Parts: sequence; structure tokens; C-alpha cells
Amino acid sequence: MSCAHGDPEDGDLIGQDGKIAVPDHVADAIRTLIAWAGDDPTREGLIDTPKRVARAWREYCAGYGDDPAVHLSRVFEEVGGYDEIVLLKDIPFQSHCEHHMAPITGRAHIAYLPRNHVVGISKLARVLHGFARRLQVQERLTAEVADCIWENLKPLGVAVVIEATHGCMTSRGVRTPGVSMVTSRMMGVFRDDDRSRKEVLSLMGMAG
Ligand SMILES: Nc1nc2c(ncn2[C@@H]2O[C@H](COP(=O)(O)OP(=O)(O)OP(=O)(O)O)[C@@H](O)[C@H]2O)c(=O)[nH]1
Ligand SMILES: [Zn+2]
Repeated sequence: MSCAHGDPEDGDLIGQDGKIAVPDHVADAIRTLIAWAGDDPTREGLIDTPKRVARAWREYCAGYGDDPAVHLSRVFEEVGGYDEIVLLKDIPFQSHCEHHMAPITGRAHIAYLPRNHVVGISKLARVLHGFARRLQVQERLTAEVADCIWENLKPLGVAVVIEATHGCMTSRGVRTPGVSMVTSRMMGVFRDDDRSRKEVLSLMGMAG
């Protein structure tokens, strides 16, 4: 599948402008929402908005066309005997909550303890984005990233910590800006061994 970056997927029609053609029923749904929100979808500034919104949502949700495990299929074994933690820290990401389709904006720290091979470091961020570009809850996003690395790299340990703010809490509902949600998933040695967990949390800049 090809949609990791919001590119057209198989079966998408491409319009004369080279962009994904938006089906009428999708544009109609967005027009209905604009009218329900209180504006006039036929006024000049909003005429093309349904198409823009539809394409934006295809981009926000490009992860549905991505199989994150594929990013972990190429591994390197010549690492000079390196057998310590590998950590990718402070990876910014954007997702959308499945309850309100509001933005989730945050940072992830992803670590693993290699067994006998490593993966190209950018691939950890690709796995994160593959799951983040879907409708999510933060707990599931955290678990999916950790499970994907665990199952595909078969390392000795995986640790994923995500800190994020939820638009559905800041701009609506309880309207409480400035709070972040922290979730973590520890597997293998990071779950079973206190010292390993403390070490990885300390490398992540979190009190172990
Ligand atoms: N656990 C968890 N909750 C989330 C996440 N994203 C959004 N939520 C929460 O999902 C809940 C949905 O609650 P509901 O009572 O069904 O919906 P609501 O009436 O819109 O709730 P309010 O946001 O409190 O106005 C809210 O408390 C959100 O803050 C997430 O990633 N994880
Ligand atoms: Zn929400």
C-alpha cells in the first residue's frame, strides 16, 4: 500500500488538478457539517472547503494505508557487539482522537534493547507515524507501537512512553489547556527488571 504520506491509494481517482478526486457524498457530508455548525457552505470562501477538508482527512489518516511492520523488515547485524539500549527520544507526532476527531499532539520516546540486530533508527519514527495517522486513543497508540517492535524485531526489551495533549480537552469540553497525558508500555527486560526500567526511563529524561 502506498498511502503512508497521504499519497493516492490504489483505486483513488485523480482529478485534472492532479489531486485525489473527492467523491460527491464525501463533499456533501462536509457541506452538511458546515451548515450545521452555522455557516453558509455556498459562500465563496467555503466553496472549495469540503474538498480541502476531505483531502486533509485522507492525509491525517494516511496510516490506514500503511503497514508499520514493513518498516522493521530491514535489519543490520554488524553493530560491533553493541548490546545496550537504543533510544529515539522526543519524536513529535500528530494524531486524532477517535472520540471527537480532535488533534492529539505530542512526543514519543521509543527504546529497545537489541537481541542481535538493530533497525535503521528512522524506522522507529515511521512505525509511530503509521499508527498515529489513524483515529486513536493514546493508550492503544502506545501499545500498538510497542507491540509492533516487539513482534517484528524480537528484541530483549521495548519501552514506549508517549506524552501528548488532547485538543478535545483544550479547545472544547472541559477546556483545560496545559495538561498532558502520559502513557507507557514496557516489555521484556524493561517490564521484568527494575534496573533496566530505571535506566531506560532515566535515558528518556523521566525519573526512574
Ligand atoms: N483514555 C483516553 N481518553 C481520551 C482520549 N482522547 C480523548 N479521550 C476522552 O474520551 C472521553 C470521551 O468521553 P464522553 O463522555 O464519551 O464524551 P464527551 O461528553 O464529549 O466528554 P467531555 O470531553 O468530557 O466533554 C473524554 O473524557 C475525552 O477526554 C485518549 O486518547 N485516551
Ligand atoms: Zn477527544
